[in-house]
Amino acid sequence: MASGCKIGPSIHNSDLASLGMLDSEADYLHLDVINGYFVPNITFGPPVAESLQKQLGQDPSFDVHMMVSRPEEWVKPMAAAGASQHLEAFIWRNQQLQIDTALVMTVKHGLVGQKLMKDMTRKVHWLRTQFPSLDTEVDGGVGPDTIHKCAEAGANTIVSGSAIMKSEDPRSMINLLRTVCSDAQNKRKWDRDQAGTCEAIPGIKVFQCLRSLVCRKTAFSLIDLP
Ligand SMILES: O=C(CO)[C@H](O)[C@H](O)COP(=O)(O)O
Repeated sequence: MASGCKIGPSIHNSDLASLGMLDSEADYLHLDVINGYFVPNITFGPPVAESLQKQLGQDPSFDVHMMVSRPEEWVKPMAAAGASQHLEAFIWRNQQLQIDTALVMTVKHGLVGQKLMKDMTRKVHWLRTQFPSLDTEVDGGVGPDTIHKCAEAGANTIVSGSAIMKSEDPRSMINLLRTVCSDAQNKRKWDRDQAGTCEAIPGIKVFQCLRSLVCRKTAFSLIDLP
């Protein structure tokens, strides 16, 4: 199971002239690197990442979302600038690559402040079911009103732009998002444990299992009771 919930403010949404506010409770910073290739926008590149790292140090780490042409050419410059990588188009073209985080875009690429596309949470759920250990990240339209949908589906790595950057208290917002995400993660674990118990000891743990809506053997287990 992917461990812990991580919250990463998207600096795409921040006031780039006063990045000091990013020295907050963030687990990582999400940098949208866009050069107009497959989204109609231009943001920033290695020099900005380098300046950010000089100002902020190693913690939080940088998650670089490269929505660029020829992303493979930018791996080394970005790594040298201090970024951990996230190469959307590169992974797309190289299906064989091992990955440790899957990103599900929950808005259309490129612009901030869009509405979460709820359908995308089905992808998150599929990923969580198929790859329980994989960090699954959502990006776009995630804030206090929508994070539960993503977290309940299984997302444990959360990019949030407008909700954090426009908040009067970004630190508290990050903590709130982390708490909602962790609660959903704990509930999934509890449900899974209960389902496992039902399978292993039918009848004996049935009353516990009844409380878990994921247990599909309850009826049979009840019949099995002495
Ligand atoms: O990837 C992005 C756009 O391509 C941004 O990271 C994303 O839009 C976050 O902003 P918000 O939370 O306001 O939707």
